[in-house]
Amino acid sequence: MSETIRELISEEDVAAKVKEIGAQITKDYEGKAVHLICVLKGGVFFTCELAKRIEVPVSLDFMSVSSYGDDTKSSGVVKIIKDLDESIEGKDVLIVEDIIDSGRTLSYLIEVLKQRNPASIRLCTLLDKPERRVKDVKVDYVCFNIPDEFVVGYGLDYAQKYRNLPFIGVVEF
Ligand SMILES: O=P(O)(O)OC[C@H]1O[C@H](OP(=O)(O)OP(=O)(O)O)[C@H](O)[C@@H]1O
Ligand SMILES: Nc1nc2[nH]cnc2c(=O)[nH]1
Repeated sequence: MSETIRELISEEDVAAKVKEIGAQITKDYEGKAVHLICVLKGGVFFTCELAKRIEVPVSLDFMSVSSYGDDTKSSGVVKIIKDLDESIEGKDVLIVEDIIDSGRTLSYLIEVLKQRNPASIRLCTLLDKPERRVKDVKVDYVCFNIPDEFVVGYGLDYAQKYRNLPFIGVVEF
């Protein structure tokens, strides 16, 4: 059975919103440096585009946390696949994610990172599906709230496919 992709958010709308959120982050972090933590793999496209729109000093690190594997449903078990390279002690950390769905991944990740004594920790996501939340997560920056549908593109995959789509689409089976 093969799936089709229906466009949900256009490339132009994503670009405009990323620029707007970048400007907001620039304002909020005025006089500071921001340490972006990109959550791999899905967050990589958004992190790159967002970083270019932030006008305070930016440093970058990467973490890989997985709970979905190749499925459209979370396994409920969050695993660290790759940890950060650098210490975050005393840094103003901004976690950059592609999507928050059940909230399990981010609530786990925030707890892990808080133990490492950053100066501050905030969360920025490209997409949020608030109606799917199982674990409460405080989200500081959201580009788009979306309905309860499985989406791909701009970093998000279905069975490792479609990450390279320049827009956000819904998978129709
Ligand atoms: O709020 P949740 O229900 O926990 O879902 C959100 C998580 O699911 C996706 O990761 P995935 O495990 O698919 O890894 P990937 O980014 O490498 O594709 C996404 O990147 C988030 O990390
Ligand atoms: N690709 C993708 N990954 C997810 N992880 C949690 N929700 C989603 C979704 O809608 N799409």
